Amino acid sequence: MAEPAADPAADRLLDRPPAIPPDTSFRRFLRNLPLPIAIPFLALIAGCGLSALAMQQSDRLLTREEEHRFATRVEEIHGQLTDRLQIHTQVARSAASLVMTFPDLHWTQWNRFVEALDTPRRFPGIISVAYARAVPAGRSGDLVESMRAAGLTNFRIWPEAVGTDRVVTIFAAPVDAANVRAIGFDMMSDAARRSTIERARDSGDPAATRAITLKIDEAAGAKPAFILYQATYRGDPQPPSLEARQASFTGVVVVPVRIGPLVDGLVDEKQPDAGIEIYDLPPAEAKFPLYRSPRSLESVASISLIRELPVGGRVWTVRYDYLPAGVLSAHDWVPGALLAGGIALSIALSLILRMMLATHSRAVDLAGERTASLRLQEAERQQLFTQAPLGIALIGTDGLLKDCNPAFAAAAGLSREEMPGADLRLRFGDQASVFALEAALHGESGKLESDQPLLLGGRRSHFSLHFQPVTLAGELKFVLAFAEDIGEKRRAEQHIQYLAHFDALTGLPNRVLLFDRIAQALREARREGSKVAVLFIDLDRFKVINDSLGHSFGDEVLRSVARRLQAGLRESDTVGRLGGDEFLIVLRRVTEPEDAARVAEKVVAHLASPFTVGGQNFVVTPSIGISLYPDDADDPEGLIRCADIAMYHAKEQGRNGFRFVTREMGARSRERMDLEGSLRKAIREGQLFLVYQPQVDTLTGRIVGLEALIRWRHPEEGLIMPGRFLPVAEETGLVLAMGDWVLFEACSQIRRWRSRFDLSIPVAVNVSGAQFRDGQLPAKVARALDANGLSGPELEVEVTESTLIDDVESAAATLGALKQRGVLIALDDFGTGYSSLSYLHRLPIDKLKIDRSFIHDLSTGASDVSVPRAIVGLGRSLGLSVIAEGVETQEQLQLLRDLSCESYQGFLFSRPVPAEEVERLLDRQGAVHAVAAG
Ligand SMILES: Nc1nc2c(ncn2[C@@H]2O[C@@H]3COP(=O)(O)O[C@H]4[C@@H](O)[C@H](n5cnc6c(=O)[nH]c(N)nc65)O[C@@H]4COP(=O)(O)O[C@H]3[C@H]2O)c(=O)[nH]1
Repeated sequence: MAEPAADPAADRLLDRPPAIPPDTSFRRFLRNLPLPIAIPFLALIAGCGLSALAMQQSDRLLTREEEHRFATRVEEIHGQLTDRLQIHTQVARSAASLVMTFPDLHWTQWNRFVEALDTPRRFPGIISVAYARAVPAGRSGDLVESMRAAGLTNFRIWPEAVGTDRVVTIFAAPVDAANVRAIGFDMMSDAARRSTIERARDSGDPAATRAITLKIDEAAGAKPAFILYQATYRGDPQPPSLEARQASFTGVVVVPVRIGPLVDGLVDEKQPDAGIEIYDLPPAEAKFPLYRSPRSLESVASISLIRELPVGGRVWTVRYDYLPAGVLSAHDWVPGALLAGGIALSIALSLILRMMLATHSRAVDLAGERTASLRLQEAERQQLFTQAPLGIALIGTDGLLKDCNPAFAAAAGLSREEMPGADLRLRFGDQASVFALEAALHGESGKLESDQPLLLGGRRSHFSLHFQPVTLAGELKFVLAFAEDIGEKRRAEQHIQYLAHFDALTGLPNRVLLFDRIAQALREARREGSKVAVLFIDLDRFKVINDSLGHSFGDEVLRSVARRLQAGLRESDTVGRLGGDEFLIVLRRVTEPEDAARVAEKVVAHLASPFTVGGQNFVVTPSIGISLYPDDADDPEGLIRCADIAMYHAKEQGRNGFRFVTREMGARSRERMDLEGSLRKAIREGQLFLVYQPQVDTLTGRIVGLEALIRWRHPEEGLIMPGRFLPVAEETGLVLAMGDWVLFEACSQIRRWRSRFDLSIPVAVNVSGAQFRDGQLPAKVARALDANGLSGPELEVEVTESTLIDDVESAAATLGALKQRGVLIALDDFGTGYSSLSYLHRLPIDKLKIDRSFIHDLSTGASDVSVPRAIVGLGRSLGLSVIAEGVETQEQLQLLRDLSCESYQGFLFSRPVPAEEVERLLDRQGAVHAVAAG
């Protein structure tokens, strides 16, 4: 079914929404086009339309102008043509006047008259000017006679006897063959001529024939021409009536005119701008024109104008055709150029528009992107401001707060809303902050960190404040205030400070602070001339408590001891813990040694009452060494060292007491310090060397091992034994470097021996407690072995029982690592320790060394054989070999044999000897077998 056509009026009547006009595809196309394309596209279409319009308009205007120009030109040509005909008519009239004035005119006069007209040049269309006389019927003979009499002897009328009234040509000039031939011709013999002559006779006006071919042209072919007749009359030159004209008619002037020459020259023949066609009849009726001007074949007339031309009583029609000149006229190119130019301009315009719109839309896009990015930046900046952990505030030039971030408000202890307009200067709790802000308001930046807690807003804490003036073109715009609550930091610093100076276990000043306090006391004493006493307190047998009852128990004991030591001391005195079970008391303003002795007694008394820890009661006794400034030393180190030595003496003298530093002790202390310097040098300069003591089988007397022992060849003091320098090395930590050297040297010696002979016995080296605790021992041993190409069992490591006892767990780990590398392990000085044998089975030990004190005691009878026997028994039960040290006599050896102790070491067999001597000893018992070649 066909849809009814949309009718908005009907829609209104039916109260329904007007139908939406159909959406043409072009509209849809346009609507879907993006604006930067649609606008240039429409501009292009509009531009092309306007260009077409302009072309049309210009074409019309140019056509009109052309028509006008052509009409003018036609008027000009037509006028000229009319003029020419007029002149021709005038020639006929003049000739007629001549004849009428001189009726007896002689043909020579006629000829002269015509020649005077110079027709060939001035009237090229006129072929001749002739005169034909009317001869009434029967008077032809007279004419012939008179003409012959006038000299034309051959004159005759032809054609003969055609009609009664004859009009015979008697003159024809200019004289030429054709004109001469026309003389005597009876015009009336030709019907066309006759009617025209009669018209000329009857009208008295010139009369023209229709287009004809002249007799003279008949042979040559059609050359359209006409003949103009002008009647002559007798008497009155223009008789008034027809009858009078017919009655007085004497003849006619005959002017044959060729139409071509008449028209020729009116237009340029080479470049004709107009075509001329002359018709005798209206052009529609005429078969062919009388005349057609020459024109090129391809020329097409765009405009044609018709004009009428009266010619001797007839009306010719002249058609003028507009022939555009060959050269381009404005009409040829202006409209086209306008169209082309318009289209080009439209394209250019639409392209420019496209570019502009594209640029614009790009600019809009860019602006959009930029705005979005600026918004993002702004949002990020805002986030930065609000989320910055640092407090930031903007303070105006009037000193009032403009804005601040939450961190600043939190630091100030106020809400962010309360902050704007606040004058921080009134809220700062200290003057320094106020001055710093004032300075910033005068353009000077400032930074301060409060040492004391200060108020910011309403909150008290340590703050770091930074005021930064912000200027623009040299003018202060605002001040940026940065606030950081460094309270936490300060507290952490203080805690670190505390940890650096106080002992974490007891809360007493540590070694560092103690040194500082002593130095402080010494400065005071120097100023005041007073004394300073340093009490070095070591708890007797504390290790036993620690090992047997556990570390936490030991810690609790140390804390209790610390409390008791503090009690009863003056405020100016200091109690501190050096480490382990060593405490120090620094007494200021001591006037005499007794003051220090009283304090020492007090300490002994305070510790004397039993401690109760974990439900157990026990007594801890101190050994105290006392040094005095300026008597014993004048610096903290010296005083502590002296007090330490005195403490050892106190221990030696039965513990639980105190000893002052004696003169001799002071000297020893100084000697130790000297020794330390010399030992450093000795290590550097290679003054140390190793000697080796053989270990021998008790039954066979064969050497079964060697122990490397260190010696120091002092350049001045000669040979120094380890007993003298080892304690100093241990105290100062030099023992580590020394131990490294020993390890490497012993391994190098083993390598040297093995390169010379087949050494199958192990070489033992002593390892000090510090080396053992260092944690690096297994790695160092492995490096020394690897560097010398040793597999492990060639080396034996000797550790003392007391070294292991400090921390059995880590000792087990260290020994395990050494064992893994294949090294043998011997327990030195066995039996002198804390008689705790429980650890033995947990440690990977190969050998027990019975301390030489037990062997020495054997021979002196001071002790029985029970300890060596027990040790040998223990070794056997644990699968360990046992060696006795310090065997000097045969008796001692015999006893060891009796106890089935496997081997021994002592002066009896050999003292420790240099490496070369070892080779001799080995050689002596045939133990040296040169390494077989290969
Ligand atoms: N009275 C007597 N003494 C005998 C007899 N046989 C050997 N001795 C001595 O006893 C000590 C045995 O070494 P030690 O118990 O490991 O005791 C060694 C050892 O603990 C330590 N020591 C020696 N060399 C080194 C070393 O290179 N490193 C470490 N850390 N300690 C070493 O120095 C201590 C003393 O070494 P030395 O003076 O060489 O003293 C050696 C040795 O000369 C004897 O029949 N009678």
